Amino acid sequence: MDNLPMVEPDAFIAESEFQDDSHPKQTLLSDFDHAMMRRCIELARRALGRTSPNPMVGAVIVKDGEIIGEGFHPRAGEPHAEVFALKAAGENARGATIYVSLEPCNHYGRTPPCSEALVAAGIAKVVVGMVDPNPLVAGGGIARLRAAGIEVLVGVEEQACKKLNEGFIHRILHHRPFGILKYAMTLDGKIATTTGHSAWVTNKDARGEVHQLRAACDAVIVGGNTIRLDNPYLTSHREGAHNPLRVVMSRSLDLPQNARIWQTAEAPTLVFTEKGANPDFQELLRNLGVEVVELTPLTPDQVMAYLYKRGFCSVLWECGGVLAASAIAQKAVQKVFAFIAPKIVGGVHAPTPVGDLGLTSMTEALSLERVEIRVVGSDCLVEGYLPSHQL
Ligand SMILES: Nc1c(N[C@@H]2O[C@H](COP(=O)(O)O)[C@@H](O)[C@H]2O)[nH]c(=O)[nH]c1=O
Ligand SMILES: [Zn+2]
Repeated sequence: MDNLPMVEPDAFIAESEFQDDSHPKQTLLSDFDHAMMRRCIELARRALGRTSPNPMVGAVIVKDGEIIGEGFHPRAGEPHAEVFALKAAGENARGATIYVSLEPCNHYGRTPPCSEALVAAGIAKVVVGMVDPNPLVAGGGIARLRAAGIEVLVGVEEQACKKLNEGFIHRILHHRPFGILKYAMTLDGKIATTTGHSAWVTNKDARGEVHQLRAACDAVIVGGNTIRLDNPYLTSHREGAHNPLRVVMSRSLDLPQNARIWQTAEAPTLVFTEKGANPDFQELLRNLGVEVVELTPLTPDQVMAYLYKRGFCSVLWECGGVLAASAIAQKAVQKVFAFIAPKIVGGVHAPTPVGDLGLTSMTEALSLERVEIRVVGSDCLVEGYLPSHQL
């Protein structure tokens, strides 16, 4: 994300590195411009969890202070946000301004270039949330629009636009899905009792947040232990919400036949194991409609590489501490969501959210960046990014 061209966060003034001498370097932005870009983000989010490997994008066309067309990108292979907005505006688009949360594309992919569609429709001004990091676009869309004499402003609500698509951006820049580690722990830092019981650490509101998080991700990953001990469904539980692919990593494949995850069909399930592990159980899973993939050695990075090839942008790690530590060590985690419940469970050997990272001094601790702390019902949610040198 840091490799992207930046403008000041929440800048009152939009400024673009693509400006040339024929265009003013800086332009004052109004509250209306910000409101329209926020509307783009709201529209884009209607396709939450459904656009990978593409980004979520929203577009609004405005003429004489009125919205005359809106659109969002519903899924990869379907038209881009701008095309839907142009269709809604019709002939009225001539001379209008379009707000779009991502730079219009300038390439022939699964769909033709939006830059050409905007030029052909006679759009007079384009306000862009963020530059597209995709090397096929990367400023080319903006350059094409300017070459056609269209006024282009870049970097409105840029931080919010980047956050909306942090998965897509990470995927494009690092050739891996964006990894989010989520865990729920007690105030004394335990994710389960000494006996392994881990259900109901947090309250109902926190569980709602987790379901929302799942709806935004392409996959949710757990290890075999979570299946054995927690027996989770791993679905987003919301009417109409996207369900991520449920992924289990298990070397031994020594898993219960009647686990809920393979007995429920609302979301697809993929089990990664190592070559030759428990062939009878592999067969049983396949008969239950579960996909089984052998990856040897079975590591978080191998899994992320596989999910990248499958077109995924973001993956939620909902695993125990041992797998979480290994995912962090292999740079498969970029962001952490930690729910902290005001409860004390005690126990010297009760499991904690992150296993051994091999650190010996507190100065080596991974200090999260861009930390946000929220109260969710009676729990606390700490959200932050692993240090950027990690990424
Ligand atoms: N979805 C989207 C954009 N997506 C851009 O286009 C690429 C995908 O192209 P394609 O295969 O043709 O769908 C994607 O990687 C991203 O760079 N661009 C936009 O102007 N508006 C949109 O709504
Ligand atoms: Zn496009």
